[in-house]
Amino acid sequence: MVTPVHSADSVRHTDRMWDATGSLRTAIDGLEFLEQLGHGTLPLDAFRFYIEQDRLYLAGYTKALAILASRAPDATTAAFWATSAASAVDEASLHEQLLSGSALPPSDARVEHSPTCLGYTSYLIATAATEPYPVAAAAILPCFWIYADVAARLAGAAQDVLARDPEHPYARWVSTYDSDEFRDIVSAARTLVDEAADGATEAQREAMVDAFVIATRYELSFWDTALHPMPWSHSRSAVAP
Ligand SMILES: Cc1ncc(C[n+]2csc(CCO)c2C)c(N)n1
Repeated sequence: MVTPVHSADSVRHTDRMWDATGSLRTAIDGLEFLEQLGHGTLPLDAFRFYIEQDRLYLAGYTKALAILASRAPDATTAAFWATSAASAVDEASLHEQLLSGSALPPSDARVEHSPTCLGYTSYLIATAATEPYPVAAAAILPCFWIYADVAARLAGAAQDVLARDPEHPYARWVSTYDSDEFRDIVSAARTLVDEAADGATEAQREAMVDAFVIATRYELSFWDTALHPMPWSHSRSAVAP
């Protein structure tokens, strides 16, 4: 008979994962990018850069979710990840509209993945494809959870911006993620990751915490490098003309 290792354990494994990212989340809370996003003072070119990179990120994240769906333990779980993949495609088409509309400075430059964007998407796709399912699910989770957490914190400032300018692209970003609908989705994703942890080995549970921390590092870096770019060494944009 297989004895469940964690049956008497009342602490959710996702709480342990969350606690392991305390200092990273403090750093996220202090990011200039988010401060300025909430108050509507972020330079438009920094927001454009973020949205351009996020469009590339969403393409990679969609693939990671689709791979995760294919490895899920049951059809309901597979459908949740696959539906999230479809939502990421919807989000990318909103980005597309924003980039081709008049709200942001126009640009026809070819957009390459930043080191952070390529690192994050490559990590998620590789983890979804090659790690045990519980670890792959843990790596996917900060994308949901960190966004809900940040949006809840920025909501107050964003309301003032929205009251002044209901069409403001920054404030609309916050209201998308600070919604009951999105909170329900995050809660469902957390539950699936906790269920995966229940069936995982101790080594896999540790690897889940590591994966959650790595993905959270990338979330931090994604915003930070939108305002303070870290171009590729010897790239065209890094080399003075
Ligand atoms: C770097 C980065 N991280 C998280 C999100 C938010 N997000 C993207 S897809 C998805 C799940 C399905 O909607 C969520 C919550 C983002 N846009 N960009």
